[in-house]
Amino acid sequence: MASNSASQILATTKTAPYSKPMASRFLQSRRPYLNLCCLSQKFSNDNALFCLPNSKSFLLAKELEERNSNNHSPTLREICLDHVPGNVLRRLEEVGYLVPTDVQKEALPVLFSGNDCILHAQTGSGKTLTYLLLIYSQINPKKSAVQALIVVPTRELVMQAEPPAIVVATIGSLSQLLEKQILKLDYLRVLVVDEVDFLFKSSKQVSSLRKLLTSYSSCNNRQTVFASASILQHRRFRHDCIQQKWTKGDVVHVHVNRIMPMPACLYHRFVICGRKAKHQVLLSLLQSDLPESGIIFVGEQSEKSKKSGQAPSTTAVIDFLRASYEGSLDILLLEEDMNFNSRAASLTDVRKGDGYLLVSTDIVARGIDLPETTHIYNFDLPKTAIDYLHRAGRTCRKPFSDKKYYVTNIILSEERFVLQRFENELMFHCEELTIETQG
Ligand SMILES: Nc1ncnc2c1ncn2[C@@H]1O[C@H](COP(=O)(O)OP(=O)(O)OP(=O)(O)O)[C@@H](O)[C@H]1O
Repeated sequence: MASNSASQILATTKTAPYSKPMASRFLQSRRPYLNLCCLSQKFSNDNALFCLPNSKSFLLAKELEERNSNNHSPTLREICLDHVPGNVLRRLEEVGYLVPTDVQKEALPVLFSGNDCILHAQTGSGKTLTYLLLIYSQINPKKSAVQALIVVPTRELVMQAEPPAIVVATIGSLSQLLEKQILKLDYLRVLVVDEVDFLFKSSKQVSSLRKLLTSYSSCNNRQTVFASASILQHRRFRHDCIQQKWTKGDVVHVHVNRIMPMPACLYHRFVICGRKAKHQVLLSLLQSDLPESGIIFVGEQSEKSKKSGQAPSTTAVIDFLRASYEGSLDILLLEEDMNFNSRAASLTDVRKGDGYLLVSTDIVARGIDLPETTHIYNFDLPKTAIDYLHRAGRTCRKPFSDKKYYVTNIILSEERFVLQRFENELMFHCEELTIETQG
């Protein structure tokens, strides 16, 4: 059972595998990140007390009361009782996690009964806490062995984590450590593959992932959880899981909100303009929307443009905003080509909580939990509807909040049909905005 130990931390990233003490120091120096790290830190460290603003505690308590009086929906504590250690349960309540989200309500009983699980629910719906609670129910921090492994697609997601007895890693570096036998999975009890569709889609990663699932550990000796907001052909995927022995034969597909792939509190808008007016339109939107914090998604630079020595579009957007934006938000950049330290620094700045405008590529489109983000701007449209869903999911990350969150697409007239296709595929409506730009 979990206690307060913060030992047994190992983080690895794709290009920079760390030795254990280094990883431990690296993670401990960067706190408190949200999502994996923040949750685990909140739950496992008795010295860290996190309080909610009174209004939020009140709302949650009220919601809890209503739920109890209406239909006796179980609380998170009731669902976790007898499975999750008492100190973790207390921490859950101290930080205000009283009411389970839909995916937690459906999946936790399945997971606590020992089943493997495909967690398929909207972005920001609480999948991370779901599998973390399973892990807390399974690990023994006194045992000096890796007992839970969470595989994630990007370094930024690794950097969110600071859990005890748990390894959070990208598949590339994990494979190196396993091959060199630096890491052993003999005592692995829970294996989580987060953003599973993304990892299986990537040809570079898929063979390593298959090897992890079948050669380095066996599905019979562990509980396996696959999570994503987008699992296309999920019946086929479940079939493959069983056939390929990635999971046991009774793996359960927990599918929440199947009719609405995206959260209902998201409002989608678009502005049509010429290519040269895009920067000015972005500025006008920022001036009229006054986001608390926002993410501006820019397309990745093509190989051709790189070879011809052109600056990436992210640089153009950042330079423009630094010269023209007069608001109070910090303008920050996060993209693949930045070195590891700069990427880490950008994430730290974002999490300082002073409000930010983060200019980024799809590198932050998945899994990153920045609950203060109220606005998403697609300066360039994403390539696919699934990419749209994950970008949009970087906002609206406060379950039970009735606030409105906005996704705004700045498009050329010839891109309208692409956006329309996304609307049909993801079943949302996008409203047109007209913007008066100066100059
Ligand atoms: N029961 C709960 N009550 C209140 N807040 C919660 C609860 N469960 C999760 N949250 C909060 O909701 C936010 C989103 O949760 P989480 O990161 O687990 O979403 P997710 O489903 O993994 O999203 P994604 O698919 O984008 O990775 C987090 O800030 C988390 O702290």
